[in-house]
Amino acid sequence: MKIGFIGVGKIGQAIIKGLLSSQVNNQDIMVLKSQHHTAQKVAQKYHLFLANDYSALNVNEIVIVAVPQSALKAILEQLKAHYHGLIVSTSGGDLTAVNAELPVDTSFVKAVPNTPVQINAGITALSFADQESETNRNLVINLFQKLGQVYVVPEKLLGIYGTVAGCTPAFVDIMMEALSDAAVINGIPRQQSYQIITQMLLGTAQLAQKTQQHPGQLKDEVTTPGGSTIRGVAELEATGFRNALIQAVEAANK
Ligand SMILES: NC(=O)C1=CN([C@@H]2O[C@H](COP(=O)(O)OP(=O)(O)OC[C@H]3O[C@@H](n4cnc5c(N)ncnc54)[C@H](O)[C@@H]3O)[C@@H](O)[C@H]2O)C=CC1
Ligand SMILES: O=C(O)[C@@H]1CCC=N1
Repeated sequence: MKIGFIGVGKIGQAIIKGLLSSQVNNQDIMVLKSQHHTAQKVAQKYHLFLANDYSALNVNEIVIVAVPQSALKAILEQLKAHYHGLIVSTSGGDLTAVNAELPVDTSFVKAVPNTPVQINAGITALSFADQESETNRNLVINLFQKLGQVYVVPEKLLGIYGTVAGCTPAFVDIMMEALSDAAVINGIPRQQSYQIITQMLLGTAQLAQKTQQHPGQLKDEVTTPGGSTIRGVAELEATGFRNALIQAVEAANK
């Protein structure tokens, strides 16, 4: 399968890295030249084809558009004139409106991947137009499954799925930084604190995934009566940790 990219910033490159480490051949990935020279650098770095213009993209079965939302409209105009195939946008767009304007042999699909796709441990939420063919659905699902888990969701829920899977890595990264600061205050070297914290997160997530136990139950197993953990838990409740997370998701989902 040949895959083209328009926009190879953070998420575009994360997808490319994930594809390359899942045995997709670098010769099957093409990036469209951009005025910011990012595409040229990325093509060089990963030994990908560099497309000089939109018509060169037509050899691809899928074109992934990963640009700022403000750039999407103009790109879709160009694709409409020069490309026939599947367009997957990580940059928003309206499924019904965009599909209505595209030629019959061209389809518009929406995707919200998260940054762990670069190590094939990602989550991608996908939305298809009602009339999307089974063949196209499977092509896109199979592509993103190379990068981790895939959830096909109605368009009206794509935002919240994208927020819960795609924005929250940043929230967790902040939590890791804060935990590390606390460790450093108490004398643990910075690098070692990150090793401990990342392993703690991995282990905690794997335990929850493996046992399917309720998070509250897992928390109860850590909180020894009269012990240290419950004092920390009470402080988290007093400072509104749960509500901070709920409000952060609400704000991101607006
Ligand atoms: N970073 C993330 O974790 C995720 C981002 N997204 C969405 O994906 C889109 C891209 O996000 P990022 O990669 O983070 O942004 P970014 O700013 O890192 O990358 C955007 C890239 O698009 C290029 N670009 C801009 N206009 C262009 C044009 N007309 N033609 C070709 N290339 C053009 C820029 O040079 C830049 O390299 C955004 O709409 C974002 O909301 C979606 C899911 C996750
Ligand atoms: O911050 C953003 O807008 C994008 C969407 C999901 C992750 N990053």
